[in-house]
Amino acid sequence: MEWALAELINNPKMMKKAMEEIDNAVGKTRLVEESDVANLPYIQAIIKETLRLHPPGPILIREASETCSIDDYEIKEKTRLLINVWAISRDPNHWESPFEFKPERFYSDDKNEISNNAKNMDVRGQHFQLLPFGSGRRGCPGTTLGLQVVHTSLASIIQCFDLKTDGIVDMSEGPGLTLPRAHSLVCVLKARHSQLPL
Ligand code: HEM
Repeated sequence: MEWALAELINNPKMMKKAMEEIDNAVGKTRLVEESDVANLPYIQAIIKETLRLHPPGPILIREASETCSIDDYEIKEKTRLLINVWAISRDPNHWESPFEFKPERFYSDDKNEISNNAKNMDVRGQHFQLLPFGSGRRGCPGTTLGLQVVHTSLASIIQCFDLKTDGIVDMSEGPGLTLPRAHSLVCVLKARHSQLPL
């Protein structure tokens, strides 16, 4: 959530687009609800792009159940394997401008557009270049709950507040297994609407 807000503060056009989407889909007289998320494709794209660049589980751990070979590597049974999700989701072989925050790679204004590119990619472990919830039998069992909470929370904050900071937000990563920010996001929140039933 913190990474998503920081990215949006540094990209005001995207923040504006997200606000407009919420204002159009939800209006200005009630709070966004879980059931609105299906009508907020740009918010969904922002979350996907945030999970791509800032996966809270950047390293997955597995043990080889049998000896196998991948490319030129022979992996012996019981070898402990560390899968670098962070690096995979920034791999230039799979992503255009991999270091840029671009929710548009997952979003199309044209609802009828059918393509096999990132717009149709999900985060549930079927597309191996994007694995924020892992994959397979040990993949995250809380994916649906996690996504519902982050979409609704992010949309609520954007709906209710203008976020301002002193200059550009520093996007450095800190040490830690869950990819924390080096510096907590500090910003000023200004209410956008006064009549919302809170
Ligand atoms: C945005 C929110 C979340 C993210 C990004 C996330 C990410 C992950 C990742 C990457 C893994 C390792 C998967 C693998 O090794 O393949 C994992 C495992 C797990 N997650 Fe989540 N998670 C989230 C929310 C949740 C929630 C809400 C719950 C529970 C209510 C949950 C419960 C678990 C459990 C129990 C495991 C261990 C599964 C196992 O080892 O079999 N997670 N999560």
